[in-house]
Amino acid sequence: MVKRCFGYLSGARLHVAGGLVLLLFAALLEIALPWPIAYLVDSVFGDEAPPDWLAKAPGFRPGDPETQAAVTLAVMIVLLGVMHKTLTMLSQLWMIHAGNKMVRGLRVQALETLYRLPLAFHDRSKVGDLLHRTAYDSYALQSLLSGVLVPMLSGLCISIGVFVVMFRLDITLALITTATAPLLWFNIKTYEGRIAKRSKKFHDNEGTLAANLQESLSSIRVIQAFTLEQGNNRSFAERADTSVRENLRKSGAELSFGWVIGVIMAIGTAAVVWVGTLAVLSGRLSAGEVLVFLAYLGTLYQPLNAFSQGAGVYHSATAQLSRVFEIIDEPVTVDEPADPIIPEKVMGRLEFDHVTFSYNGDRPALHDVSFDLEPGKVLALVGRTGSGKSTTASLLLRFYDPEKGSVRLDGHDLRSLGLGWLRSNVSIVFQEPFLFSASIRENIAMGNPDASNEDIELAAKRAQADEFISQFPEGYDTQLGERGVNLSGGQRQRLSIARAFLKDAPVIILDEPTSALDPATERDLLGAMEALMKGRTTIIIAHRLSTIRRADCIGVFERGKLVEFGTHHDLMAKRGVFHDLASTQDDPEPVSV
Ligand SMILES: Nc1ncnc2c1ncn2[C@@H]1O[C@H](COP(=O)(O)OP(=O)(O)OP(=O)(O)O)[C@@H](O)[C@H]1O
Repeated sequence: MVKRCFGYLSGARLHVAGGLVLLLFAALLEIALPWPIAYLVDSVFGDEAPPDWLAKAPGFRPGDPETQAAVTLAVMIVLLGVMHKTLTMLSQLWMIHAGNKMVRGLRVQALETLYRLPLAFHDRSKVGDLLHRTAYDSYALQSLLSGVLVPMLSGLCISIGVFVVMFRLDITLALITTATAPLLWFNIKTYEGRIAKRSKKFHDNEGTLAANLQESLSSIRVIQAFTLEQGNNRSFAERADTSVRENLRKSGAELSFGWVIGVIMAIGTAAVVWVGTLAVLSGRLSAGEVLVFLAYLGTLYQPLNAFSQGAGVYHSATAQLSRVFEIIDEPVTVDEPADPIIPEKVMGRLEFDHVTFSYNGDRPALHDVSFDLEPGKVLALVGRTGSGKSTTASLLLRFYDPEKGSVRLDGHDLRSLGLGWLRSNVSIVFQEPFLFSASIRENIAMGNPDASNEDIELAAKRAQADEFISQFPEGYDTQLGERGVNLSGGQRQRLSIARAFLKDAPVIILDEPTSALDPATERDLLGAMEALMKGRTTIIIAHRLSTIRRADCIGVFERGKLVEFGTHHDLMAKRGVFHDLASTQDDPEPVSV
């Protein structure tokens, strides 16, 4: 895990190296901090001779008044303090910057993976949880650097320096201090597994909480319409209670870990104070040296504390990072082939060759489906709900790959074609058009980000959307709310048809594009859809038979099987499933093929 995290350092090496150098200097200054006090006690209050370099300092010459010497030492204290704080601040700033760069790298990688992961993964994942992992858990990389690596390294430098000085001052006291280390280590080992487990549980629950919240907010209309507020609130409150409990368990483990550390430190300090006092009384050490020793005790416990606290942060951070790495390590089952075929031209011939597919490995959603569709022809897929029509469309875009058989475009198995290339040559208009919180112009341009304003407006005209867009005061620059809530269903669908016009792909899938609209709006849209289908191989999925009047052939699905395939005329004459469907439908417009 640590090695893997170091991999994200690549873009921030300079800042980390600079931060570490400053850290080293700051540690050296920390070791020097208590010495002015020692000189004050021994050479100003007492009668010991000051060291040579200090004796030569202005104001410290023999015969000078003692207050002048005190001023020199006071200036030293200020200078050491300012330099120490400045170096510490700069080193932390660089490290935080490096940490942020690492977090950025991890977040971008997680999002890139999420884009590449197959829909099967997204079907079984909760959006809120993925959001929590990508946006928040990734931040643990920063904690690992600033909360573990930096304090530990800084602690290590300070410990080494302090131990060297302490051993030179008094071996007995230094050994007593060192004796606390195994106790601290034992405590770390006792608590690390417990903290990691509780931390993972807490963050998993937080992810579920975020997922619930996201789901509730994105279905706010349904919640208000069906007065589900109370029920939803209750289940959210229950989740939040679990979160409180898990957080308490996690914090309890962390705090009792800290409590044991505090007790060990108090006992260690008491022992050092006792032995130090005896050393002064027996004349083995000067009062100034004991003061330095006592000051070092605080300094030394600080890095030891950083080591032990660092272990807690480390386990919490690695638990969070493992949640992000779970995304990154998820196998990309629908991926770009190793050597993709990129045909120069698309004719648009589609073939399903004995295709079988199931979502979860048990009952197939498609069973042995085979059909051919000539370039430029329109195929309408009809059938009862859940019979497999949308699944057929999903396979065409390689949202999923078939388990058996193959889907081919112009004779090439889709799995051998470049994935990006394939998706840029197949347009889809969904039943529920998704509009982003952006301007109308930007929403249409998603069909082709390089399109000029003229192209965008032309596409809107062809989709019969130009008229209503021009009526907005800001026209094409009108901002749409989240999911385009300020447009009617028909207007939203027109924008999504305009996107398809702009994308200008040779293959089009229309997945029940009008089934959510009233018959009058549907009639208005049919003209735009027919213009879109012209000259392109089209698969149109329809519940209302009025939308398939332009179809060259019709495929009828029943429980995942393609039970009938042919022209409208043939299927009606056959008096089979299609005939039954057509005759039970109260169709405002007769089907004419
Ligand atoms: N993401 C999914 N995960 C698991 N099962 C699914 C998923 N999507 C569809 N199914 C199942 O696959 C079968 C075919 O569904 P599909 O959406 O293709 O039907 P459909 O004919 O398009 O239905 P409708 O007309 O209602 O849209 C159904 O049994 C459905 O429950």
